[in-house]
Amino acid sequence: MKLDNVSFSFHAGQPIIQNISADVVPGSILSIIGPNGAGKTTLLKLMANQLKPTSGQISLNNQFLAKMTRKQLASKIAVVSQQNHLYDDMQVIDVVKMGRLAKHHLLATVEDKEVLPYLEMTRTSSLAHRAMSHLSGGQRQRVWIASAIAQEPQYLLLDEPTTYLDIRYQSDLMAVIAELHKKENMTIVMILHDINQAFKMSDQLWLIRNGRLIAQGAPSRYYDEKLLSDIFNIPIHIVTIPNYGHYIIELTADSF
Ligand SMILES: Nc1ncnc2c1ncn2[C@@H]1O[C@H](COP(=O)(O)OP(=O)(O)OP(=O)(O)O)[C@@H](O)[C@H]1O
Repeated sequence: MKLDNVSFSFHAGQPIIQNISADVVPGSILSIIGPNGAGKTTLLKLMANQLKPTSGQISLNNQFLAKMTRKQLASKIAVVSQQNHLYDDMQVIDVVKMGRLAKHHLLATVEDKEVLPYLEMTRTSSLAHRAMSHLSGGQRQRVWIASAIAQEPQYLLLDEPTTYLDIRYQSDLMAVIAELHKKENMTIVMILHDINQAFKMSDQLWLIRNGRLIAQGAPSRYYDEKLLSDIFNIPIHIVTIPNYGHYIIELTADSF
């Protein structure tokens, strides 16, 4: 995926994304990090064609996203957004089946067995016949991820996928992502608030502040206290832990 001088504003004269040019390396795990309000979700929505650039272009395999049909997009890009409650009345298995609509015309023609692997992968098999409204935040999150994986996309875009997940499921989810990346060669783009998770999981980082791409590249380049302190506007300290490596500590007022 290629972003070419992409800018976006909700209101004229108030740019949210400013002149971003970058390539997402196919088959990589890319994490987008930056402070609240930096424009990360907006950027992810532009990459999913849910928002259109005010100027500039985004293309995938040399085809402009803006020119692709919904079905073409669904076969290439799946998105897990911050949670919505639109499908609360549906059963879990049907929500996962919705992910197969890129390959079928009707939900009714998607067989249960077709989605069982995705339920298993996300440990949601036991929830298959529960209503979405009866699930916890973390369970719902895993169902949405199952539905996105069921699309078998080339690009999986995840907006803060670990929100709502306890430590065990966070680590499970990271394992699922690593597996999809390795076995299916899926390109993963995610917004992560846990900087250490982002540094550990990713091949590539995009560091965003005020709608601008401040830095991009391999995480090993960005164990840089000054750069990270400037981006997050908070003192950051990097320590080295035996058998783990670098660990980034955000020093809040309480830490002193
Ligand atoms: N629908 C909207 N209309 C107008 N402004 C918006 C809209 N959605 C977001 N914004 C503004 O755009 C800016 C970027 O928001 P965005 O959600 O992309 O940031 P973010 O980096 O994902 O933040 P967070 O880490 O808090 O989720 C913010 O100032 C936000 O208030």
